Amino acid sequence: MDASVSRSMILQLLVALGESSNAVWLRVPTFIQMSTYLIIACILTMLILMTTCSRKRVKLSGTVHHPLRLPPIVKIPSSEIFTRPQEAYESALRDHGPVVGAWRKGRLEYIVGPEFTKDLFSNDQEFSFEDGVATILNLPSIFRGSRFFKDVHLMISGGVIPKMEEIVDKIFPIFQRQAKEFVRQSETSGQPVDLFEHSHRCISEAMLIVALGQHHVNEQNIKLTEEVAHAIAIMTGIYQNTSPFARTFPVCWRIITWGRLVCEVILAKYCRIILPIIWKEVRSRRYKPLDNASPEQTDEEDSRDDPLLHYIARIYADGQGKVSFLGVVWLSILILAFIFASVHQTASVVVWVMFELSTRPEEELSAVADSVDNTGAHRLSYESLRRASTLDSFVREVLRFKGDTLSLTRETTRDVPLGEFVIPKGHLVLPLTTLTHQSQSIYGDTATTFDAHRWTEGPPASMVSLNYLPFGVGRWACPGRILAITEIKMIVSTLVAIATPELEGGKYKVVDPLNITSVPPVE
Ligand code: HEM
Repeated sequence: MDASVSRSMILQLLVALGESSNAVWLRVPTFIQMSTYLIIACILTMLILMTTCSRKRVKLSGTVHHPLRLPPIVKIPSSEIFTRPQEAYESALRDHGPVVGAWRKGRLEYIVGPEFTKDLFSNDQEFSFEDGVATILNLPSIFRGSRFFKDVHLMISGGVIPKMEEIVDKIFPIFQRQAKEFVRQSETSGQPVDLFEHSHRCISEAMLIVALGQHHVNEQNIKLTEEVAHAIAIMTGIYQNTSPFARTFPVCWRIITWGRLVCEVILAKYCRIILPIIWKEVRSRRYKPLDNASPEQTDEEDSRDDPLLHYIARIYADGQGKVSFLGVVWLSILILAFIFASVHQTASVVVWVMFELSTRPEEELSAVADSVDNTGAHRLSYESLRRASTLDSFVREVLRFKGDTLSLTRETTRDVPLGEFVIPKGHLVLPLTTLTHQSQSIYGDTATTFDAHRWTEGPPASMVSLNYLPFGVGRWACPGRILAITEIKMIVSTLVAIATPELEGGKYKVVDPLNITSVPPVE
């Protein structure tokens, strides 16, 4: 390890442990400080050993007997993976076949070409979504094999999507008000404004209404929602690639980050402020239990106006219509997951769409701006947003074109044959998405060109297929995609209706080419 790298990593570790970097290096070390350094050094050494020891030889578990062989393991330098992943992985697949193993952040992963997309996303028994996501998002192992992912899916597909019309009516005024404030701020300060901050804030407020109801919306709760979404984004490793320390010592980074944010944000803020709200709301009601087998069906008139919390509480209500103490704790975890899933990624994609729009000619911008008005609706509704085909096509093309590489993952539950290879049990398998999204055999000669009108005749931006993977495909395709696209359209249309977006210097910079969707570009 080179000396400057190790110094900066120790610095980062100390900062992460709560020390100010200046204070650490300027003070003369006393005996106590030196022994602190010694303890930190020991912890670091142990964690480094744990990280490196995990690079064990790959063995088959012996659950499948076949003549197939392990895929080749290709050595791709970290510098290549983190700075030009598309080229690095594409060339590995080109040179070594349709399935290759490659180490990244102390883990052996298998990267596959588009010919295996169907196998990967249609065989949930052997390529597990739940295990893959738990691994890639650094989730504790209690999430594996629990009801967590199924319940989150159920909550969104049953409690949010069927109510899109009511939701748009409730949240559109937020986007409108915030857009005016955002543009006013930019005009009065004369300085560039932060679009990610704007969309993160709008969506946090909107999702608070969806989750807990309008009467819990206040400055403190909005800020907390933003903070929680941001903290979980950090914990799940969304910014991990941009830190040399986190990339090199993933285990160590995970322990420090989770320890700090669980204490500082989840326990000290979410559990102190939101948990009591959930407790009071849920315990003061008697629910008509929802049929677990078909939760989408609801016969209660007034339930359409209920926030998500009450929808999901009905699933957990006992025969007397009450939710137990543990039930309330579980609901709080599900609401936490909803906040994270619904805020961060959508806010980031808004930035992609607005930045792309800002680089387009004036007429394209006007066409997008007119798109919502031209639907013939008297007021903005879910239906008019849905029918805004120019805007919809633009969003879909941004999602296809922005350059996702390893954005989807599955984990093998046993040794699984794939083509002429076998992928050993317990490994991540990731399709190289760019090979699908920029494939000439799918998109023709213009595959690598941005064409804003490519989708004006459909399909809509939220429709998934094996050729269009921004939201995944198959059983676990993103259940919130309709909400996401609707929110993106609301933010874009409210902004372009009152201002012309411009990029400082006329172009933007990709911050993390390995995590395009979740880390927004910057000017
Ligand atoms: C533009 C914004 C969004 C993008 C690009 C996106 C993308 C994705 C992707 C790629 C997956 C994994 C699919 C797979 O592996 O097959 C996923 C899963 C998921 N997404 Fe989204 N998503 C977005 C917004 C949302 C929103 C707004 C919500 C919530 C309302 C949401 C909730 C979820 C959940 C709960 C899952 C886990 C899978 C499941 O439960 O079925 N997402 N999303």
